[in-house]
Amino acid sequence: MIEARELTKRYGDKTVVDRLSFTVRAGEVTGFLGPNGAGKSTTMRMIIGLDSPTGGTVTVNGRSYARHSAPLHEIGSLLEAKSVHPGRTAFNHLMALAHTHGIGRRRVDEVIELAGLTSVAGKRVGAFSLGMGQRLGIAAALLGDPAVVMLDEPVNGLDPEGVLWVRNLLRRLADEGRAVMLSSHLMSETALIANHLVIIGRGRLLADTTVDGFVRDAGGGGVKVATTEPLKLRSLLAGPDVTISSTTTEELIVTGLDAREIGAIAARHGVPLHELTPQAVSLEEAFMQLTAEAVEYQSALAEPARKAA
Ligand SMILES: Nc1ncnc2c1ncn2[C@@H]1O[C@H](COP(=O)(O)OP(=O)(O)OP(=O)(O)O)[C@@H](O)[C@H]1O
Repeated sequence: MIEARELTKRYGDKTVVDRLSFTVRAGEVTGFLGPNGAGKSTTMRMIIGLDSPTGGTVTVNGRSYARHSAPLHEIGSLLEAKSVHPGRTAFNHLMALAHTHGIGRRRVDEVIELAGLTSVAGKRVGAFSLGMGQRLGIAAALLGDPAVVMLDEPVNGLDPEGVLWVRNLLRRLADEGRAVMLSSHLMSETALIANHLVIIGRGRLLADTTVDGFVRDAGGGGVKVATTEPLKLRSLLAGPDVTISSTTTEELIVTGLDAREIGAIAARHGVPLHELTPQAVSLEEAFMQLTAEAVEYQSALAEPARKAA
């Protein structure tokens, strides 16, 4: 379990992570989402002690990372900027890591197989494709059989087969009772893997919800109804909580009633319908709406910073 409480990071006068509180629970995949520059990597770096908080706390399995004597057994992580010696083979890289924790060769072979790296285990890491590098990073994260797994943008650069592999692996790890956290700036991809969502913008918590809850809330796009009798249908559907707009002479967009209710009213009054379609707001759209303000603020800030550089 990861618990962040009022976690804060400032660089100079810029607050990059702002009183962030959230929990990554065992048995769940938590998607950690935010637009570029929202503070995801900084938060993850603080979780594993690569950056120290300016304020607040974050613990892994009840203790701060630095207080664990064998951290690889507590939390396995893959952060984007992970450095791997390019001249080492994948096997030697994992063996070197294993030695730091007294982990044996058997476990190294296991994670190599788990990550689908058996055929390239003897190759130099410097010659690895991006996808192979991601697999190696994930193998390293799993080496200590940790109860918590944290991955920064794990599907970045992976081909469809690799994406599917990561998706299935993370679900399996959560089903085994581990706490899994993955960061992303892609809502739709994350919704396929995660069941819990922590969404941030400008370092602040914007939403702490379930994927089901987010999908439900995003479904408020109304119902498209096409009929040869739009005027009659309009008056039949009218009510205090119902809004109706038209896109063409035969099409109405109705909010405040679901497709079933609209269909029943039309049938009762003999109004022919030739389309009745719930208009789901796409998850990506809903995510963009939620984070829009944060993105605008970021680009306003980023512009002068870039000029100054
Ligand atoms: N060492 C640092 N010094 C100053 N500012 C920093 C430092 N590290 C990060 N930042 C700033 O903190 C903000 C958050 O960066 P961070 O990398 O945590 O965001 P992110 O959500 O991971 O973004 P991305 O999706 O682009 O990786 C950015 O504005 C970044 O420029």
